[in-house]
Amino acid sequence: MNAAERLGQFVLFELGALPYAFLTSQPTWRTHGARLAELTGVRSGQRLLDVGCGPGESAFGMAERIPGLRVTGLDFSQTMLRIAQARKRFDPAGASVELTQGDALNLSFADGSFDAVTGHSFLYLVPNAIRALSEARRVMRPGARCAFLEPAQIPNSPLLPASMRAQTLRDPRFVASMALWRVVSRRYGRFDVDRFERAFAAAGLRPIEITPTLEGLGVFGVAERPKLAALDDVDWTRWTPTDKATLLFVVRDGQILLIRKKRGLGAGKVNGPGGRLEPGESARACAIREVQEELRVTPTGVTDMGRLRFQFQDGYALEAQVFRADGCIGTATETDEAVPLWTPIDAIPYSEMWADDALWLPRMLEGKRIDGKFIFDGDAMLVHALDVRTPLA
Ligand SMILES: Nc1[nH]c(=O)nc2c1ncn2[C@H]1C[C@H](O)[C@@H](COP(=O)(O)OP(=O)(O)OP(=O)(O)O)O1
Repeated sequence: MNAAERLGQFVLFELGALPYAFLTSQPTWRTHGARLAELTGVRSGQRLLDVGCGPGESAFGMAERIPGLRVTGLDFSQTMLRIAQARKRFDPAGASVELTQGDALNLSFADGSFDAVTGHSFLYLVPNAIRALSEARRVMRPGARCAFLEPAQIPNSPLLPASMRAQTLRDPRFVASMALWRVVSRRYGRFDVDRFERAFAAAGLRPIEITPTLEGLGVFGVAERPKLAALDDVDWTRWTPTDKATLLFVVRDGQILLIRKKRGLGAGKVNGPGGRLEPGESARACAIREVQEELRVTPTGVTDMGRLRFQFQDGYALEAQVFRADGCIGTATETDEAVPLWTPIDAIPYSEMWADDALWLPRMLEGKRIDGKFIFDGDAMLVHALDVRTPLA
């Protein structure tokens, strides 16, 4: 961005924030915000990110239309956010809206952390709409939808259609907001079906519907983050797990110490003892602690055997570090979390375990180091890749 563009942005988003807030604080703007949320199919209890939320009217409209929706409004401009913060205190839907400053081209949220993304009059103002959409795609869980309302490209039209001009006395704020939209978008660019389709495709989103609104002055664009189908659909280089966990298998005298898990992820299944890391804890310390907590024994001769990366279709991501121990002190005992199952190595009940275990557990028991990537939809394993190595002596 050069100096003139920076000045333009400052005038538009900082100096212009107050008049913009005045013009957009009106029922039509709010209703369109609510409509955007509806178009994503998001439900109560789910998380929606509203990018470029400005003074917040659309975000408040969404929270009002879908009670229980958890809305995060993000904007680059401090002035816009200050206005939104002040309005949040008085707006009945304000309590469900969290406001945060940030760059929509470089979101600080984790992959797959939202059930929907929206933007009201947003894409046409950002310097790189494809980048903004790619970031939106990244923070959406697979299968989630995004919806945007942008000024429409309409050739050879007057500033406002006659029917809209006729509303000036009844609803001057709405008509003024539309006039401003048209003037600013003439400079910054507008959207039509073609531009939406190209931008969605370039960002890896699948167009769902692109429909006109506001008497042709506006256009809604709705797209979906495709569900994961191949390992390459996940960017493993940037992949960050929601949780880190461990699994530990004590192997002694031809037997392996398994558990029937009583609660947590995979409850009811047979697995190795394990669980999530506590803050600041190493994987090894966690692995030992989990065996102590779940079975009341302390593993000995613990060796790191590799890692497993699980990406779930709903956005959850788990990294599990796998350990093997050559013995344990104490007698394995049932607890609230697990039932101990000393099992002969040649009778491991794979049909009662996570589907991936049959792939890597035999290799680990052969003494190989494992590195696996898996995509799951609930309990179903969709795709996998397993790298197996003989450890250095
Ligand atoms: N596909 C999979 N294959 C597998 O073998 N183990 C898996 C697995 N997906 C998850 N796990 C295991 C790894 C880890 O030990 C455990 C994590 O589950 P949870 O988050 O429910 O943790 P827990 O409830 O057991 O422990 P806490 O963190 O103490 O509450 O589930």
